[in-house]
Amino acid sequence: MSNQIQLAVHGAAGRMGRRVVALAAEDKDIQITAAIDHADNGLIGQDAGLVAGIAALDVLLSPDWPNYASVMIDFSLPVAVDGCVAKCVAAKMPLVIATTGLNDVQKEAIAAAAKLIPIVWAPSMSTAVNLTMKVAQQITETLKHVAGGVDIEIIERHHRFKADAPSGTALRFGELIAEKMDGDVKHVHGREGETGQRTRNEIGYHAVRVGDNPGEHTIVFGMMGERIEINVAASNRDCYASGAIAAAKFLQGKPAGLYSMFDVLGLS
Ligand SMILES: NC(=O)C1=CN([C@@H]2O[C@H](COP(=O)(O)OP(=O)(O)OC[C@H]3O[C@@H](n4cnc5c(N)ncnc54)[C@H](OP(=O)(O)O)[C@@H]3O)[C@@H](O)[C@H]2O)C=CC1
Ligand SMILES: O=C(O)C1=N[C@H](C(=O)O)C[C@H](O)C1
Repeated sequence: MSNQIQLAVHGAAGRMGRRVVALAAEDKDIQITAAIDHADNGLIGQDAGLVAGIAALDVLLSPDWPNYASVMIDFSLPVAVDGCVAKCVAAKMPLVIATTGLNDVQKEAIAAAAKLIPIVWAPSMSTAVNLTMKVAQQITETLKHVAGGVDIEIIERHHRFKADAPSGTALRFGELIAEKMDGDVKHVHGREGETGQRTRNEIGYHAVRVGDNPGEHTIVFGMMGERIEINVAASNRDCYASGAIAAAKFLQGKPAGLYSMFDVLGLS
């Protein structure tokens, strides 16, 4: 029997699902065994490899769930995530969740599921983004007591098709930065009208939607007299797809638990 990881992809017809299929097909340690999307998707029944722009894989896009896979990678929609989590728990299948825009109830369900199966859950699978999150925390810790104070704002840019705002990554940047600030932090989403002066303990979020941008985040640390901006930008979607595949490999043999990309990348 093959030692290859048997990979199932949820949301396989989507922008990210296709890149996961294309990159996983090149990986000698992986065999793609299921490509799942919802029954109404117009590509159901087509070969997942051809849909991904590579050679046929003999794996058809299907709404049906496999009885077994070594791991599931999910890049779908919030509405589809609950079912995916439930199916993976029932099948005791390790799961990588990359979908963003989840609500608090869904996040709690993921935490509960992680008591039963190993799950990597992260709003960005990119190495560069996760490293930048650590850098942003370090800068915050260093600047929070600077004379005159520091104002922190997060600007994210994504393609016009993105369904959620601000990005899951921007929200995670904000959570991680807030952990390093003193006192209660107010999260402010955009500004309009008679806002009054900016208060010191807030983090601002700004979501830009333009063209085909595959994802870019700028964290601005504004002080009196000078400013730091850190920018992390994807050139294409493969940074996320390859990160998800690394997470899928990381989960092999892991006990139940909720893991992050910091764990996968050794940044914890
Ligand atoms: N963590 C990370 O690193 C990254 C996360 N993302 C996130 O991943 C998600 C997907 O992004 P993207 O690929 O661009 O989006 P797409 O809309 O291109 O892909 C989503 C896919 O899921 C399908 N889908 C819809 N409903 C269901 C369902 N009920 N069951 C199964 N599949 C379903 C969609 O089908 P249909 O088109 O017919 O609706 C589509 O094929 C988003 O939440 C995005 O924010 C994206 C990039 C990186
Ligand atoms: O929808 C996208 O494209 C992306 N979504 C993720 C997010 O919301 O943070 C990650 C990445 O920035 C691309």
